[in-house]
Amino acid sequence: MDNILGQIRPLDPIELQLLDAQGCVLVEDVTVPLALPSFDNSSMDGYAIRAIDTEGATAEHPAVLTVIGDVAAGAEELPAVGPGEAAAIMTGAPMPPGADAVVPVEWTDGGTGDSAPATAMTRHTSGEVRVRRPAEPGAHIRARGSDVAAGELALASGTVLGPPQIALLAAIGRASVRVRPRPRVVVMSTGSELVQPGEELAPGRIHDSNSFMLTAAARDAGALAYRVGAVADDAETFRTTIEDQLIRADMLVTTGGVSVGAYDVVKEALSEIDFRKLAMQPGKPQGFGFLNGTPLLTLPGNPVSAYVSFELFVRPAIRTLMGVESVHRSSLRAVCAEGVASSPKAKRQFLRGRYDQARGTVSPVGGAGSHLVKALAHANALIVVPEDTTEVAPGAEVDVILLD
Ligand SMILES: Nc1nc2c(c(=O)[nH]1)N[C@H]1C(S)=C(S)[C@@H](COP(=O)(O)OP(=O)(O)OC[C@H]3O[C@@H](n4cnc5c(N)ncnc54)[C@H](O)[C@@H]3O)O[C@H]1N2
Ligand code: MOO
Repeated sequence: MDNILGQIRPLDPIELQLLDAQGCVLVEDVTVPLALPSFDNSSMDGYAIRAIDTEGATAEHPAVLTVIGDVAAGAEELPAVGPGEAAAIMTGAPMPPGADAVVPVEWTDGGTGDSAPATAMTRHTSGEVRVRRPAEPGAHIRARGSDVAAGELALASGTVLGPPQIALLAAIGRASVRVRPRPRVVVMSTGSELVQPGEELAPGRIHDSNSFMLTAAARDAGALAYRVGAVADDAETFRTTIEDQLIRADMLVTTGGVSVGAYDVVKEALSEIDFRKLAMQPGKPQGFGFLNGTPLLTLPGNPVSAYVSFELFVRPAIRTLMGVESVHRSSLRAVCAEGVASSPKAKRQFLRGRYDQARGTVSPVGGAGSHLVKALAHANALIVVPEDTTEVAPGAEVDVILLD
């Protein structure tokens, strides 16, 4: 893994529109040009008043104020509120001069003269309003700069832009930001036995599930992923197809054709790739290298092998291209209540498991077979059985990699 990550550099930053930058890493310190909020405004629908005018107000002895106008959110012309006066005001509307507090409409009669508490629906914007509770100066006012002051750091370089960060950028008026782009990852499957989902299976054929799984996994990791349908077992066709994809790829991922079979075309077609057998199960045959400078990872064809390989090698590589700090999935220790009856000697095994957070336990799902797609679909974790361990006793602790 270190071997792969050591050779991959984060993509060069570009300026992207806010929504295109979602999930990307910021590569500039963003400062706030204008205080937020940029003006004192009301946090309630009600009346802007002078607090002193409501001193001692009760339901029996309300403060009676003259309504001199209405301030809506976005209002530019503001009425000045003098002694004994009130201006109807909406949430988010600027505080009119003279007023130093807001009484919510529920504290008033809304100008109706009724004894029942008013609602926004019955609120009047002229005449008189009865205020039945005193307000402190500053009540229900969101002060200018109370969120963030002008000149403060809004977001530091290195921040991953999720929805709240995008909200902040939009709030301070930024339409675009400098980020590392999402890597473009091209996924290709190989095998003349592969048929696309939706098409009928002839005898001996199987549906191409790997290219869908890996494209989805690449997207999940943060990439812009392109799925290329299955390429037949022909080295020349494979080579031409993959070279054609280079133009739109920051990384290439293939699946199948890397073991020792007669039709293992990936190995045959890519002399520049370093193919190895790793001491792990699943995921033994792997390849990594560069094609015209673009990183290429060749994963095995067995579906579970392809998925585990993606999690261990491709996902961290994608996240390295993105420039994020944490490239690895989180892992923890958990009690393996059922244990593992047998694990291959001198190989690190990655069993599919179901982790129960409340109990702190993990149970294997399905067996060790690399073709068990259904078990994979019901797993949320990988149980790691080290090289020197050939069985795990029931109740023993194991390392667990969380998949969600
Ligand atoms: N004699 C040996 N045979 C095998 C060895 C070995 O060391 N010696 N290694 C085994 C291991 S481990 C793995 S993993 C596989 C890797 O095989 P390939 O990468 O060459 O993949 P294929 O032979 O093309 O296919 C293997 C298997 O996976 C199915 N497959 C392939 N592509 C897809 C796809 N897109 N969607 C769904 N399923 C796919 C394919 O039909 C085969 O069943 O080699 C072992 N053999
Ligand atoms: O090691 Mo292969 O990668 O499972 O079945």
